[in-house]
Amino acid sequence: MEAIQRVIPQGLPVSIQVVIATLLLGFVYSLVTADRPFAGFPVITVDGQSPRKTWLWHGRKAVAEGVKRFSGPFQVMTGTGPKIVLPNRFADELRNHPSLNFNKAFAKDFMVNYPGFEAHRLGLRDEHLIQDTVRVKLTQSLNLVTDDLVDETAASLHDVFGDNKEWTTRYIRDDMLEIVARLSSRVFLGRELCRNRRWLDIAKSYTVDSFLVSRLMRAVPSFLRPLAYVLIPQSRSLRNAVRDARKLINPEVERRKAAVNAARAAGEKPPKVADTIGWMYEIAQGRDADYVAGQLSLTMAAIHTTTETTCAALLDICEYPDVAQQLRQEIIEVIGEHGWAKTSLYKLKLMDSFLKEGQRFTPMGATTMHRYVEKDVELSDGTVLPKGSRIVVAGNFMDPTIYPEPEKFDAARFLKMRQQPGQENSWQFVTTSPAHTLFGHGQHACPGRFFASNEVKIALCHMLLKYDWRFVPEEGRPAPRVFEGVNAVDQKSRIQIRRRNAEIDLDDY
Ligand code: HEM
Repeated sequence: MEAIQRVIPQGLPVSIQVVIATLLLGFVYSLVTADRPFAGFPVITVDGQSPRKTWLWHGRKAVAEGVKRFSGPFQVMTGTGPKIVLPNRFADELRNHPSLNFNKAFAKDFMVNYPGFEAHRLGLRDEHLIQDTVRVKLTQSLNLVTDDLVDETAASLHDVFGDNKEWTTRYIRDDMLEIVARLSSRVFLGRELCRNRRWLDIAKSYTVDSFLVSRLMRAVPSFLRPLAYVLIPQSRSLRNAVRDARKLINPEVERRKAAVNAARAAGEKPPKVADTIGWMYEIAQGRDADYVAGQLSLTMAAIHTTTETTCAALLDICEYPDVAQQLRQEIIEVIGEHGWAKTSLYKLKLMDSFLKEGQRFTPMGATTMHRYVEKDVELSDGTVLPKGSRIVVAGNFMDPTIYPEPEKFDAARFLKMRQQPGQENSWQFVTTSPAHTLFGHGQHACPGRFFASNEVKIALCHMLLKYDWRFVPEEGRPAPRVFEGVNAVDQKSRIQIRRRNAEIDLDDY
């Protein structure tokens, strides 16, 4: 403390001295407690950059080069400390390992102790509430929600894109975020709330803001994070979102509880409501649950990822117009003959393959399967993953032994792979494997992927038959936003759209 006093210029007002002393102490503390790389794992750098800048700006290249350069695990230095990257061959042995924790892997990345991050905190308190709500309840109700998805897709496309038969330029990420927020909310919360402007704004902004605030906070040294939190305007929006979400959702939760209690008091069976509030209530089985944090958590897991996937698919549709025509033909044949029957979405096999190839060709993340190591884990090659470390598994999307001509976009690639004897179920959009980990793999593989797959396919059916799509002439494919190994559709991405005469009326099947 005396050393700190000596470096503070004398004669300054006491309040300024206190601020300087606090910052200096924070700085010293962050140096002492800074996460250092784990011994025994090489740290990757590329292009002469520091380890941190390597990860921040060249994450994808770092992972690809690390896998080639080192024969085993290596480390990347992220803004929140080291992460051990494991080559893809370890995906299967790690997928259900009992000493690897999914929720704790994100605790450090998503500033869970700050107000506004209630949704991110929830998984640490109640590991199964959201996972089971999606895995057990939503997935089992998929056939029941198709009509709602079709209805909301038709309404939201009409509201967002309109009927202009001339080419118009659109910011596609904003448009898709609005549409996906409406579709997801229709199923999660029902017709009324999915069109409530404040809820939609929360559903859209909470997802984006929470990623943005945590990303910006990760980019500054830990001792400056409290200050960064105060200065980043979106952290206020996050807090407001939680406050307003409580105002919108809590009255509904109370109404439900009262109805259940009244039914029980009358000796009757409690009413069931098929949406995520009702499902969470059933999964919670009387234990104390924060339904609003749960709703935000679901919204966050569902909307950002599904928006990215749909936008990426639209960019591929612009890039490969001949594929767009083949997809249209498939939609006309399948929906034209079977309508929105239970099996129709399954029958859209070219579309299924096209979506999976899009994920492979432009993967959203260079790594998945983020896990926190709770106890030392010994791998089959003798490597010990130390307790307290965080691991990720590298993707393997360009392996020519699995994907012939991996540099080529082949919309029918997975359709052909499914046609090999015994392979029908191995290469569907929703199937996870070490060779395709974009929905993760193992016990924490995305439980929402079956819903997401249906949602994206229904949206694509409408978007393809009702509209033509192309890149803005002279602009071409918009460049992605690349950050920490993530490949996202840039918010400024523009493409053009015009209404076409659909061959069949999808709203009337
Ligand atoms: C195309 C869209 C989506 C993509 C690409 C995606 C991707 C992922 C990935 C990579 C994981 C981590 C898996 C792992 O580490 O093994 C995950 C987990 C999760 N996803 Fe998705 N997801 C999508 C849509 C959804 C939707 C629509 C929902 C909800 C309805 C959802 C709910 C969840 C949940 C709750 C988890 C955590 C699972 C756990 O705790 O074990 N996701 N997702």
